[in-house]
Amino acid sequence: MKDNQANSPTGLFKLLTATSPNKVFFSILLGSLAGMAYAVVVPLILLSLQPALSRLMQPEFESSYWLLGTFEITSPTQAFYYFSIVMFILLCRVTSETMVAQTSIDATVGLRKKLYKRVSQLPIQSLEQIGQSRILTAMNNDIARVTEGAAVFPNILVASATLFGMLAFLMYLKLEVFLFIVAIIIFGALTYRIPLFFGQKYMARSRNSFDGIQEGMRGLIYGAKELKLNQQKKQAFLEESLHAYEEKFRAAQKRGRFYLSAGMNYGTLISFFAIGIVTYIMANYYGLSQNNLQGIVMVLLYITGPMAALTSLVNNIIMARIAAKKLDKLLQEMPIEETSDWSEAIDCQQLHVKGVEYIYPAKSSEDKEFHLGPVDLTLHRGEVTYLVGGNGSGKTTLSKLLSLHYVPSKGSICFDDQAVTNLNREACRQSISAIYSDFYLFTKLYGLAPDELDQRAAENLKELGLDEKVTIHDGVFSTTDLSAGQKKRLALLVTYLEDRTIYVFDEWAADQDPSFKDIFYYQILPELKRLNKMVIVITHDDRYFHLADKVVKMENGQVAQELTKDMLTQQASDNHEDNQAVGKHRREEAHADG
Ligand SMILES: Nc1ncnc2c1ncn2[C@@H]1O[C@H](COP(=O)(O)OP(=O)(O)OP(=O)(O)O)[C@@H](O)[C@H]1O
Repeated sequence: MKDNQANSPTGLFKLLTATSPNKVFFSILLGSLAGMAYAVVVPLILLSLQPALSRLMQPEFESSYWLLGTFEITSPTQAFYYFSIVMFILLCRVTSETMVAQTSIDATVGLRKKLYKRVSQLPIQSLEQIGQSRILTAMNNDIARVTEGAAVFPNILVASATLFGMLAFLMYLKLEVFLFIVAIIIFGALTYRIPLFFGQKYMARSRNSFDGIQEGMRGLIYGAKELKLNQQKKQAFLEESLHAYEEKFRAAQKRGRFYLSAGMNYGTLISFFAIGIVTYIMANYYGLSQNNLQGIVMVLLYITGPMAALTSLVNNIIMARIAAKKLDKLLQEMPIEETSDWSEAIDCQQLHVKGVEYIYPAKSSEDKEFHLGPVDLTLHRGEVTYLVGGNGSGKTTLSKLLSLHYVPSKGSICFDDQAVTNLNREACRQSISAIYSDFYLFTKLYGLAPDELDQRAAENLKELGLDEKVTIHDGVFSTTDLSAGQKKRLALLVTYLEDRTIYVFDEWAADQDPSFKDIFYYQILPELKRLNKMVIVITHDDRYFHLADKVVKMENGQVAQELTKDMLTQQASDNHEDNQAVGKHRREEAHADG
């Protein structure tokens, strides 16, 4: 797939040869043998029908054979050859096709696995930019098309071998007719590309609308609740999004299919035009005998089979090339994150953010880029830091830089004195656990050592108030069909069990009931602090700000204020005194009024 390999027909074919060269070789060998054997079948039949062709064999020396004493076989040797060849063709074709099918399946799985790897190596920024729909369409649709297209190459070789065999026989029968047919084939091959060119253009257009359809389908499923409550919204969404793309798809598909069908049928029928010309014109011109003409026409009729196969197989190749182009474009947009592969976790006591900047580029001329930073911060183990600020102030963006999901465009993040670079980023990430608002809950505790996992998990489930809803067996959750708040608690359990040094919680408590909010701020966070973890909490819950060791306030992508524990305690006591003063004042007013 890399380097435009899959884009050309040879690239498609290379996909198979790279997967299983031996199987492809034998498949082609057997397929070609089957093709050649096909080419022998017709002369054999002609031999039995036409004494004029008896110079190939000498059937007059053969005596009849009586099968079961009832059925007379006039030319037993020929009959024996004929049935042996048919059996040989059957054997060769089944083996050849099975080998290609197996290689194609291997190639499909291999390609998908490659794409899984590429997606897992993709920087989060690029994943967000490309979007799920395009990646899912590539995985579900394009890869299958590519391998289906590649799998027809051996069939093309079989058809070609048959065609060449039959042409050779035709040359033997009548050189002039052979030359005429070759000229017709060349002419057909050239002119038939015209409708195919248009067909390919429209099919590519229809494929382009498929990304939009996929995105629309996601909206239809994930936005079902919103659409259910608003008729106009549903109508407008269906018409302007899904149906609009479907219409584009429909129009392009219909035109594309028309041109492809015209091309393929033209390709098939051109051999019938040739038969007509040979029968009605050339036969008279060259004074062909009836026997000769019958033989030639039979060969020509037989040639229509491989010709039709060749033209229809090209359809698969066209679809495969369109899909391969899409895949290739996608892969080119998928940078591989520059980081070492597998490494032991690098731990730290302090995390230093030094002049870090990050930019979300504008997506269109009307859009504005978002610029975060420069940010300078130092976070310590055994401290709970709250990231606060208005919506869109840059809290999540900063936390994604802290959790090393995003790579800063300027500045650096240091684990103690060690700057995080491409070489150690993966190792540093192994010390971090994060729950973002769009977290994904895996149904199994992947990658955790099984020792006492179920028991530890069960204890935590109880602390999180989930023991009556969920059980864990062999690291698998009995269910993840939970309320939003419960799902977040389960995600928290996973991070507990991962036991990392740095914890990032993005508005984790937002979906929790008041009593569990209290548990989170008064028990869970202090417990993590006691365990000497570095905890970063994005929150809007100002009731709990005084519990933090540090509050970092964001505004327009900048750190507007950094409040230390002393300042927060002072602030809390000021607030307390203010509240008391206000209370006293109100009581005095009430007393005076009374
Ligand atoms: N994936 C993205 N692509 C482009 N721009 C983005 C992306 N995510 C966020 N932004 C932009 O970055 C800005 C900061 O977003 P961010 O999510 O960091 O804010 P926040 O402070 O966490 O807000 P909230 O309190 O609403 O969660 C937003 O104004 C948004 O326009």
